[in-house]
Amino acid sequence: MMILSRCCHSRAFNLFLFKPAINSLVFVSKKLSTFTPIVNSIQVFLRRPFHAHLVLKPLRLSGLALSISAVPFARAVECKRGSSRVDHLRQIDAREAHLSLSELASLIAPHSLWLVVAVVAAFMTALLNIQIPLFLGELIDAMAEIIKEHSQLGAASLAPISPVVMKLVASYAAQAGLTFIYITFLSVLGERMAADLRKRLFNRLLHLDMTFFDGEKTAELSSRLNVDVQEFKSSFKVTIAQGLRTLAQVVGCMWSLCRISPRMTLFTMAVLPVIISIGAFCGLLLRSLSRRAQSQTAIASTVSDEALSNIRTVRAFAMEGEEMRLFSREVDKGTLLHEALGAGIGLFQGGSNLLLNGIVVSVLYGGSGLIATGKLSAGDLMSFLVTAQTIQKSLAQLSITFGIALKGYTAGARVIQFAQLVPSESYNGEMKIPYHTLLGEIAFENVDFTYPSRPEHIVLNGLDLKVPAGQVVALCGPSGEGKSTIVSLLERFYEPSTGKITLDGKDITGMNVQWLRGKVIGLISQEPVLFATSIAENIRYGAPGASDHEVERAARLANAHSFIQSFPHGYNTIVGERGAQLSGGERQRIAIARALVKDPPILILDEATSALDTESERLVRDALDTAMRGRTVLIIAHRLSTIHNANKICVIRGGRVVEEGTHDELLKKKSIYAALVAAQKTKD
Ligand SMILES: Nc1ncnc2c1ncn2[C@@H]1O[C@H](COP(=O)(O)OP(=O)(O)OP(=O)(O)O)[C@@H](O)[C@H]1O
Repeated sequence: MMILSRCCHSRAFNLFLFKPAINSLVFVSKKLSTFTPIVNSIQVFLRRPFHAHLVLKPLRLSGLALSISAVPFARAVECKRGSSRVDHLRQIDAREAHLSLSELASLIAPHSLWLVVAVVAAFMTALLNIQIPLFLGELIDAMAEIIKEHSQLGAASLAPISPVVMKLVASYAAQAGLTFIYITFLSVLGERMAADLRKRLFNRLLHLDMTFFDGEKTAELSSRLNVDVQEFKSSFKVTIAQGLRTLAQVVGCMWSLCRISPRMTLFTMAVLPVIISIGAFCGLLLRSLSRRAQSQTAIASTVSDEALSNIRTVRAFAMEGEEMRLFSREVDKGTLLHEALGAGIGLFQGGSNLLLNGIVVSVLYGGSGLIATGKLSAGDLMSFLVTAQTIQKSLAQLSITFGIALKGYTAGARVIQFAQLVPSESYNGEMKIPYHTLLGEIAFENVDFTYPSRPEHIVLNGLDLKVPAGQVVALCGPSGEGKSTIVSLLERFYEPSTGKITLDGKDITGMNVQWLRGKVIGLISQEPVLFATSIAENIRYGAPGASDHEVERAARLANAHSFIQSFPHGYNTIVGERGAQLSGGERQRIAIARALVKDPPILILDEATSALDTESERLVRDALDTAMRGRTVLIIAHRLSTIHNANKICVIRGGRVVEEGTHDELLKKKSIYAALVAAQKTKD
C-alpha cells in the first residue's frame, strides 16, 4: 500500500486504504497495454472515473504478475476482498475453546441456593411423574374390581376408586406447584449467571492490553458478549430444567418397572446401551458441527456490524451491493451449517424414537403373553406401558436437551475463552506522585519498541527524547516513523521492549496506570470520538466528578461554550453516535474541553486541525493555545506551520530523533526539517 500510495493519485490512495484486500493483488507491469484494462476494471468496480497516475511507473513489488481482463479483475478483487476480511475472523474462531466443570461451578457458586431449590423441585416433579402411572395402574385394577363386582352382584360401589382419584388429583396439583418453582428459580439462576458472565467478560476486555485489540475485531467481541452469553443462558436453563427432570424420571421409572415385572424390565432395558452408544457417537459429531455453526453466525454478524458501524464509508464508496453479497455469503454458509446441525439432531432423535417405540410394541407383545398365563394383571401391564412410554419420552427429550446443551457448551466456552485472558503482569504499578509536587518532565531513554502483533518490524530504535517540564515539544517527520507510537508508550498502552520512560525522573513502569491516564495526561487525538450522549456528559468523561461549573469552565477554555450555548438544548444536546451530529471543529473543541476538565499537568496533542476549514482551525487553534498554557505539552505535528513557537521540535525518522532544535535553528541547518517545511509550503 505504501508504494502504491506514493505514486497514486489521492483518490487511488483512498481506494487502497479502504479496501485492504486489494492491496494483496499486487502486479508488476511496465507496459501501458497491460495496465489499461486493469484501470478500466477498477472503474467498473468503483462505478465511477478514477485517476491512475501510477500506471506507468514500473513498480518493484513482491507479488504476482497478472495479465487479466477488466471484468475478471473486478471479480477477483471482490472475491479476494471479502475472503480476507472473513478469513481473519475464521482464524480467530478456529481457536479451540473449552468450558471446564470447575469454571461452570465457579459461575454457579454465587447463586447455588437458587440451583439447589430448582434441582430439588425438579426431582420432586420427576418423582411424581413416576408415581402417576402407578396410581393409574391402581385405578385400572380398582375399576376392574368394580366391573367384576357389578357383573357378579348386578351392582357395585365406586368407593374403592375415590382414594386413588384423590391421590391422582393431589399429585397433579403438587406437580403444577413444583413446576412453577423450578422454572422460576432456574430463570433467576440463568439470568444472574448470564449477567455475571457478561460483566466478567466486559470487565476483562476493558482491562486487556492494547495488543489484544490489535488482533481482535470489536464486532466479534460484542458478539461473544451478547449473542454467545444469550445462547449459553438459554441452553443452561433448558438443560438443567429438562435434563435433571428427565434423568430423574428415567431412573425412577426403571425402578418402577422393576417392581412391576423384573423380567420385562430386563428385556426392555437391553436396548438402552445401544441408544446410549449411538448418542455418544452422534454427540461427538454434532459438537463439532455446532461449534462451526456458531462461529459462522458470529462471522456473519461481525461482517454486518462492521458495515453498519462504517456506513458512511460504505455509502461513500457505493459498496452497499458488495457488503450485501459478502454478508449473504456468510449468512448462507451459517444457514447450511445450522441446517446440517438440525438434520443431525433430527436424525439422532428420529433414530432413538424408532428404537424406543420398538420397546413399546415389544412390551405389548410380551405383556399379552404374561396376562394370558396369569403372571401379570391388566393394570400392571397398563402401569408398565405408561411407565415405559414415560421413559421413552424422557429419553427422546434427553436427546433434544443434549442438542441444546451442546450449543450452550460451545457458546459458554467461547465466552470463557476471552474472560480468562489476563492482562500482562507488569501492567500496573502503585506509584503516584503527589499532584502538588508533580512537575511533568518526560524522558524517553534509549527506548526500542516493536508491536507484539508485528514483531519483525522495529518501530522505535534507541529513541532518546526529553520534554522539559512546562515546555512545548513538537514531534514531526514522515508518516509511519513512530510519532503516535511514542505517545502510546507514554500512555502505557504498550510497554517498551528495552529502555525506559520516566516522569519527573521516575520510571513510569512502576506507576499506577489509572492515575497516569486519568489524572496526569490529557490526550486530544487526531480523530476524537465522542459518546452518543449529551455534550455535558462527554466533557465530564474527562473527570467524572466534575461539577456543571467545571464543565462550563473547560468548555470556555476550549472555545466551545458559545456554540454549545447556541444549541436549543445547550449542554444537554445529544451528539449522536461517535459525535456524528456535530461538525469536525465542534467535535474537536468538545474533545479539548474533555481533556481540560481534569486539568492535566501534561497535554498530548495528536494535532488535529488538518481536516478543518480555516475558521474552524482558527477556533480550535485558539482553544489549544489556551489549553497549553502552564502545562508540559507534547505535540504530534502534521502541519508544520502550527509548531513554529514550540520550545523544541524533534524530527522522528526510523524510530529515533534525528534532528532537534527550535524552528529557526532547524531551518538554519537546512536539513530534514527544512526540507519538510519547504515540501509543505509547496503543497499548501
Ligand atoms: N497497532 C499496531 N500494530 C502493529 N503495527 C503498528 C500499529 N500501529 C502502528 N504500527 C506501525 O508502526 C509504525 C509507526 O506507526 P505510527 O502510527 O507511530 O507512525 P506515525 O509517525 O505516527 O505516522 P503518522 O504521521 O502517519 O500518523 C508504522 O509502520 C505502523 O504501520
